[in-house]
Amino acid sequence: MDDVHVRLGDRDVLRGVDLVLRERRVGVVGANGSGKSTLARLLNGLVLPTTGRVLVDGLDTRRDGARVRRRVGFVFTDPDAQIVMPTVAEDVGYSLRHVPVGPERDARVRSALEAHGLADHGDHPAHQLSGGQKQLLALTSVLVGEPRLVVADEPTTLLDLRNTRRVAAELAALDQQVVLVSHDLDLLHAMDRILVVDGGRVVADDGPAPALAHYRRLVDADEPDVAR
Ligand SMILES: Nc1ncnc2c1ncn2[C@@H]1O[C@H](COP(=O)(O)OP(=O)(O)OP(=O)(O)O)[C@@H](O)[C@H]1O
Repeated sequence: MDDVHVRLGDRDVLRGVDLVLRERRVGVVGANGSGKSTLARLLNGLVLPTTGRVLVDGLDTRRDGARVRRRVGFVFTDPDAQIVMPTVAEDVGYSLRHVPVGPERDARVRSALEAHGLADHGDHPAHQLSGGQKQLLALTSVLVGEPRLVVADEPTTLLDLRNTRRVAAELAALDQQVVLVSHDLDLLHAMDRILVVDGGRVVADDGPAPALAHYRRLVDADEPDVAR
């Protein structure tokens, strides 16, 4: 990201972000409304910079949006926002729509469902899954497309502890680079690098321990009377 500013409506949502992200695991943390989702969405061109530019593997998100989106898988907080097909298997298959219908595509769908604990749910209506299963389906549908980079925006927020652990383990096991927006400090501790976003700026960029200490100090400074 080169000197990226994002203005949405009459708000300056990001105000001068300069980043080169090379680490395999990058976490993003910050207060509600600080600009984390916007930063994440820049990475697959869902949001375009008002000024500045964003390059993914050298591709400009403004000029090469379609190619960028093929490389960057995006997992939303709310899986209902990205489940598009009636059944679980059809939804995963939709991500492989460039592969001709036939045994190869069926096999890839089947093995993806097996790998993510959804093998018994292939024919189930996707919207009847539990919240955790839906999130696993959303993740499966992203991963089956074999993206180079996975961006996940608070993917465990709606999940119970067991499913949080499952999704966390799935993300941790990926070969791909992962950019994870989260409020879950346990998840963030496992990252290689953490960006702390505040008021549209990256105010700390460090390993988990110092970056999360910075984040805590920010919160404490905002609420001096709250017990620590
Ligand atoms: N389309 C839009 N038009 C105007 N303002 C917007 C728009 N989208 C986001 N914003 C504002 O930009 C700011 C940053 O939003 P963003 O979703 O990036 O925050 P966030 O850090 O991800 O918050 P949260 O933790 O609550 O998800 C917020 O104040 C939000 O209201």
